[in-house]
Amino acid sequence: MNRRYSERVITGLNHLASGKIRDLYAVGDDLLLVASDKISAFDYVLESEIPDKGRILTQLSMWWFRQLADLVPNHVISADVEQFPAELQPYKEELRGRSMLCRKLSMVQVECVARGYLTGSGLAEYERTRTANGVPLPPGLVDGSRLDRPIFTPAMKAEVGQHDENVSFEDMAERIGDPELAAQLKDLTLAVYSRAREIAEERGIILADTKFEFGRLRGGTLVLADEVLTPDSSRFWPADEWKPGRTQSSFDKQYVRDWLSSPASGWDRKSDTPPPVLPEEVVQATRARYVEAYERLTGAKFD
Ligand SMILES: N#Cc1c(N)ncnc1-c1cnn(CCN2CCOCC2)c1
Repeated sequence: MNRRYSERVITGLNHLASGKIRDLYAVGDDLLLVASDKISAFDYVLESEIPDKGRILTQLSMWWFRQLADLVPNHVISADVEQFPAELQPYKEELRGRSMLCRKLSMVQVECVARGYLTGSGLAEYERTRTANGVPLPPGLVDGSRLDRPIFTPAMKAEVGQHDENVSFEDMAERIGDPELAAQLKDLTLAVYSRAREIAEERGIILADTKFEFGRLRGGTLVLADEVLTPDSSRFWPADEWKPGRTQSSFDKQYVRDWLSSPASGWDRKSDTPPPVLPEEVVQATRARYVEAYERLTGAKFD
């Protein structure tokens, strides 16, 4: 296991894997997804934690799963620790609000990305080739341009810490060896993104792009997995600050990015050194942004 995350792992549980922010455990025939309070910026996982980030993003995921249940089934059994199996009860206070008990799936090894706006790796390819994952796009697009219609830009999963490999739809279909599944992944990804984008825009938040993971139940049913539509799996922009042609303001990470990019941090992003610890005011302002995103999207108070 990656030693960087070993201090986070709950000893006594059957740890399977860790991502930058979350950890996966086996619980009988099921799985437990646990979200930490860690935050990443500029491709680093920061030393500083954002209090309640794991709880906020887990509860946001659960809200989205409920909003989307008529469109697509999902892998969640429960996010209520009181309903968790007996073996988890000794850990329930540590797990409360930040964990999801999920069905074990046969995962599709594709990052299913939908883009409604052009930025990041999609923009980089466009600037070279006027395409995104091989899909021709109109001329004249800039950073943050809204696309006429959302596009499906799949990526093949990379090892932890590496960037995923953007591939064309045709290449993805060939590499998973199932054109019918490839078409299903594309249709579902775009339908779910479109629904979510509408919901977010009604609440003043631009869902610029997002990454879904899918898996199959034993009977073959394709279901939505992992976390969904959080600021960790998506780009959230405040709609009232959207201005194509420049780097957009991140709804949740802008305070962190601005401070790390400022002389106050003493950090050189081009150096090979990890970012410094964040000042408490940046931590608290960032926490407030996660709470604000949750409350604006769900209409509920975070407690
Ligand atoms: N979700 C889910 C899921 C599921 N329901 N069934 C089987 N496997 C997975 C699963 C395996 N790896 N991931 C990627 C996401 N992470 C990796 C490491 O740490 C945390 C998250 C997903």
